[in-house]
Amino acid sequence: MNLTDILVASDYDRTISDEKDSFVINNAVREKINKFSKNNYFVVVTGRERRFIDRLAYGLEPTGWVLENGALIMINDKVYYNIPKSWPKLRFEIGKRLSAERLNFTYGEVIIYLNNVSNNICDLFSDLYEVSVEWNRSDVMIMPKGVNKGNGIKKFAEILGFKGRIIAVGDSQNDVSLFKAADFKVAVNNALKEIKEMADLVLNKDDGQGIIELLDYIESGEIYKLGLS
Ligand SMILES: O=C(O)COP(=O)(O)O
Repeated sequence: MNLTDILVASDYDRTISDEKDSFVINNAVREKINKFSKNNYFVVVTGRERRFIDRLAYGLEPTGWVLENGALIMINDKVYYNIPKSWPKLRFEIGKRLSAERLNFTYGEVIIYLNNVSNNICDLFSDLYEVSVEWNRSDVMIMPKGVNKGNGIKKFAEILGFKGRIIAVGDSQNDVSLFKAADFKVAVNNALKEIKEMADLVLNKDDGQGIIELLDYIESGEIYKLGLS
């Protein structure tokens, strides 16, 4: 078995990190990922912005990051933007519309993020065809159309020149595109029902303990018995 033929693409919130720890990575999970990443490809693929890395994932050293739900790719501190040219103007227009509705939102470098959204805000942008709205439980990310975690990990693999198999692991709606781009789909035990139904493998454990379980399966070769071909 050659582990460099495998790339693990992992979601962050409720996959690597646990809500009970306010999403700060646990030491054992950090150590496991760092050790794995020394000889293998491990990519964190998250809706989060760059500014959260030091706060929540301090000391985590994966092969690289796909941030802002696919819009920003980071390998060895080099950053690649995965966005169309039209986006800055469009983003300004979206911000104006959200402010007019008195909705609270934050700007990332690329995305617009809203926490705890209770209504369907898609109607606000129905005339803007180049916009996509992605959910993560009750949070919303407004993105350029076609930019998502799946597209982000494909670009990452292209930059790396990686041609092997992608194992995706996640828990919620914005991981669907990541699953679609993967050769093998893994759900942590705390994943939403629809994500577990899509998965090739549902882990026995939750959050970061699930990641440790998955990396153990890969390192021992058991992942092949569990369905990876
Ligand atoms: O919603 C976020 O802030 C990020 O979440 P994710 O790591 O689950 O994509």
